[in-house]
Amino acid sequence: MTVGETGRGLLELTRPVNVIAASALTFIGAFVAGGVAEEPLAVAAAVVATGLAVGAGNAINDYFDREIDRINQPGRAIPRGAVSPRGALAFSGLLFAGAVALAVTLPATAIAIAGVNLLALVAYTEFFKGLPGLGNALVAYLVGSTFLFGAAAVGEIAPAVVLFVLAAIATLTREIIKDVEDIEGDREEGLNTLPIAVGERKALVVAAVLLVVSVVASPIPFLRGYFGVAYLLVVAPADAVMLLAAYESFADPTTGQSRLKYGMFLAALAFIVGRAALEVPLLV
Ligand SMILES: CC(C)=CCC/C(C)=C/CC/C(C)=C/CC/C(C)=C/COC[C@H](O)COP(=O)(O)O
Ligand SMILES: CC(C)=CCC/C(C)=C/CC/C(C)=C/CC/C(C)=C/COP(=O)(O)OP(=O)(O)O
Ligand SMILES: [Mg+2]
Repeated sequence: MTVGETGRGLLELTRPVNVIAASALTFIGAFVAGGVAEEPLAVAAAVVATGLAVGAGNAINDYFDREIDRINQPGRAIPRGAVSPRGALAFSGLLFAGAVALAVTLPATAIAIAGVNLLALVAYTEFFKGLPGLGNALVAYLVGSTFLFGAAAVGEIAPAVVLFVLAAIATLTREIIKDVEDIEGDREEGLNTLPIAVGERKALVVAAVLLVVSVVASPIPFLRGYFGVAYLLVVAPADAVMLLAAYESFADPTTGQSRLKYGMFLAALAFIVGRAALEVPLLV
């Protein structure tokens, strides 16, 4: 194994797209709270802490999942031999340490959120992932909490609460669909995920109902005055993409969960556009 292959493997362990996306969510939380200009260093610390935490969480997940992934995802860095299990664990520890070092420089509420999240990231795979719905709910909380964490870094947490709920429900939908996709490997590993506990179709119905709830609730940030009317112009297509993805998941969970992620990214863009629109009189 060359140094380059190991380096690429370590980067792959972090799932860089998720690192960037989750870091962006933390920034959006701070942006929606209106504190980016006043507290740039705190925002930067929160954003980088989030990225390091997500990278650490993904790396330790692949460490604990190395046997499942030999079935479900043999091309991943540890099963294909690009990174050793011990190397992945040490790398995760390093990233966790960096996240803690940055999080402790933030206000108390942000430190509390980071503390809960870091413990949850370490515990997820070994203790929660195999519990029907609970593991999904924990990942959903973690994704939604980025908005709270970014807002708490600059002070005002209230506007981020609605975003937390919307993102958590949409993520819960996608996690359930991903478990339907992974059902064979999870069954081999003896995990009792929701699709294994209640059946694939019932799990997909639960996922679809949850997504409809989040779509119906998606105008709330505009109705509460947190976002300008431009938000509706962007969240509407995002809602449509997510609803279509949930429908597609019944026939093809792999395509469905992947398209759902794109709809969620578009929804995150809607949050940015909606808050920015408040600064433009015509778009309020
Ligand atoms: C209805 C409405 C307006 C919903 C809001 C949706 C929203 C903004 C959701 C945020 C989702 C997002 C952009 C998450 C960041 C990426 C991330 C950290 C996802 C969690 O990863 C866990 C996942 O199981 C990893 O699997 P994979 O993505 O396949 O690598
Ligand atoms: C704000 C702070 C300090 C932290 C935020 C932490 C966040 C946003 C975490 C996002 C979710 C995440 C990275 C969870 C880690 C566990 C994980 C990768 C779950 C999904 O993995 P599996 O259920 O094993 O499915 P796959 O490995 O097949 O994707
Ligand atoms: Mg995994």
